[in-house]
Amino acid sequence: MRFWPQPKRASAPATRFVPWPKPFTTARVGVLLVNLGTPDEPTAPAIKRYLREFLSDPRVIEIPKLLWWPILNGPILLARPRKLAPRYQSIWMKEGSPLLVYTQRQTEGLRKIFAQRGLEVEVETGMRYGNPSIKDAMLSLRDRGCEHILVVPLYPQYASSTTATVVDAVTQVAARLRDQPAMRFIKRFHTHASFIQPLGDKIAAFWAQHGRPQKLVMSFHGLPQQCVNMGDPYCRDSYETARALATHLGLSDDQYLVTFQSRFGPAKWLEPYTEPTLERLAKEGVTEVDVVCPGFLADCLETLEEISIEVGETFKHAGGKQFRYISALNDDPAWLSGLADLVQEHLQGWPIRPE
Ligand SMILES: C=CC1=C(C)c2cc3[nH]c(cc4nc(cc5[nH]c(cc1n2)c(C)c5CCC(=O)O)C(CCC(=O)O)=C4C)c(C)c3C=C
Ligand SMILES: [Fe+2]
Ligand SMILES: [Fe+2]
Repeated sequence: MRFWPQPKRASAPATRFVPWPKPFTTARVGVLLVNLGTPDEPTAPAIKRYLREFLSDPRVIEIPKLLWWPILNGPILLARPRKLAPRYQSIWMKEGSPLLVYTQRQTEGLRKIFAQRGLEVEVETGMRYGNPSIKDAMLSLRDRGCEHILVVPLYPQYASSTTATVVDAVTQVAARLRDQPAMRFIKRFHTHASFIQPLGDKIAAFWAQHGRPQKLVMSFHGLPQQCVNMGDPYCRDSYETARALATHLGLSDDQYLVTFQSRFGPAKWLEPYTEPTLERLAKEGVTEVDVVCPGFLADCLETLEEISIEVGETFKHAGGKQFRYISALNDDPAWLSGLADLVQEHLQGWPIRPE
């Protein structure tokens, strides 16, 4: 695999002095926004392709390959894509999968804000699994003259299975480049004001308009407990985000709960699990809850379907009356401006101002 262009033998010019790749005339700055990735279509074959790539990542499934391969290619890839297809169809937007649509709007939003601020920064979307790929996004930035790339994994809390695997993928692309860009990575921003303020303000505005529930549930994507035991800081990061949000909203400890959703497989994951917790709350007589998912910057299957539909139904079947899902920050203007501030903070010292 060679990413730098090779001269084609048949059409190569007589002289070999054509410099190629072209030298950069400017040392531009690029920002690569990376999210998890999602199927290209809400169909079983597309979901299968996506899951195969995602669940073959050793950062995500930490079981020896020889043991995992038959499980993945047997029960999981035979059954799960067909089961997931109607669930993806139920959330699919006109423009595509919500996760990709909102990530692209965030990319577009950042471009506009940087242009308004008079800064010369190129912005691209890359998905860790599926399309558009990290490799294409990096090569596109490089082709536009970016000698500096800031990588922004769109996860406020650090986890090896999300943030670190983005770093792995980016450096694997860089490992094939002759002329590498300078690279920086944002590790986490789980308590950064650029993130907490717009999310807190969004919840407060929702309550100002629709009233406060009895409880606010902050539901984070789960992680195998074993990852935390082995030193993954994700659980601590999640609780720190929750505390920062609660402080921003002036909530006392009995007004909110932290839970973990989207358990995958039979192992023990971070507890308390979201769905059983909401069932318990309803059975204990809590009739109104709002759920927010502060680990997700873009709505996706895990928020729009699992939380908003499935968990909402469970809560109501158990006797709950009012269940509201407060959507992710998506392309909220205050968040886009916060994201631009966060990015700018990490671009310090790089040539983002026109000469
Ligand atoms: C927000 C952070 C996320 C962490 C941490 C995370 C860990 C993690 N996830 C799986 C397995 C699956 N996740 C799936 C979907 C999914 N996961 C995240 C984010 C995190 N995952 C998002 C944004 C999405 C939605 C993608 C979309 O297309 O909308 C799925 C696919 C759906 C399903 O089959 O249920 C799986 C599988 C593991 C194993 C893991 C940590 C080890
Ligand atoms: Fe996940
Ligand atoms: Fe799920």
